[in-house]
Amino acid sequence: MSENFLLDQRSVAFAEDYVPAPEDVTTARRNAIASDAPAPSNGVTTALTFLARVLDATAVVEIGTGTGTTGLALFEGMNPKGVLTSIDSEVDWQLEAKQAFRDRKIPTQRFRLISGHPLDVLNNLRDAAYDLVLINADKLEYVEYVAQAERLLRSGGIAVINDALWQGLVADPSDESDESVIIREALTAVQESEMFTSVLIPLGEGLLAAIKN
Ligand SMILES: C[S@@+](CC[C@H](N)C(=O)[O-])C[C@H]1O[C@@H](n2cnc3c(N)ncnc32)[C@H](O)[C@@H]1O
Repeated sequence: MSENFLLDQRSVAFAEDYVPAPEDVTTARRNAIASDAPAPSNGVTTALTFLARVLDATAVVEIGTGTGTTGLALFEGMNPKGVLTSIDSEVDWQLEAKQAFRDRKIPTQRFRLISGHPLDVLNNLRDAAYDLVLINADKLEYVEYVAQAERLLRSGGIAVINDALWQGLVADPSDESDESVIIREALTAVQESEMFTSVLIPLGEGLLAAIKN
């Protein structure tokens, strides 16, 4: 047990909803929930908007497009000329994301939706060319995604690992599921890397943000 003060559930819920996401992000979340697609929490989307705004991000990589909720949240904070490169193997979900970006009137030249296996696609992206990399696809590949993020980010860029506390299981030492074990390895890789300074934020299912030194 940590010596630090632990927040109660009411405070956690208050923090989640403290900044309401814009309507298009909220609608995308609700649509995702309605169609049983993964949906990041309100707190996660607002944190992503915040980080993209801090960076005035012009080049972002998203590993795991889903139906576009996190993409919309990133666009909300990015530079108006910024480009989102987003990868997913689920074509149908990516089409929903494309529609959501069109409904939001985001010009098509501002997003590159790539259908495929993230590890194949990431290899084709340029070193040190990106302001932010969001990791949000296959948990079993999180360690490899971290290595790719380290390569892709410019100095001062930020890697974000979503679901870093996945279902509360990562913090449970008795849970030895493959997902928990690998997420722990990814968190340790970030923590032990001299390339990163990080913070683990207990929003949604956990958001690790790591700035490349
Ligand atoms: C948690 S969801 C991403 C949610 C998304 N960021 C959003 O806001 O809707 C995880 C995504 O990773 C994708 N995914 C899972 N395993 C994958 C794999 N092995 N290769 C490519 N994509 C994968 C899924 O298709 C899914 O869209």
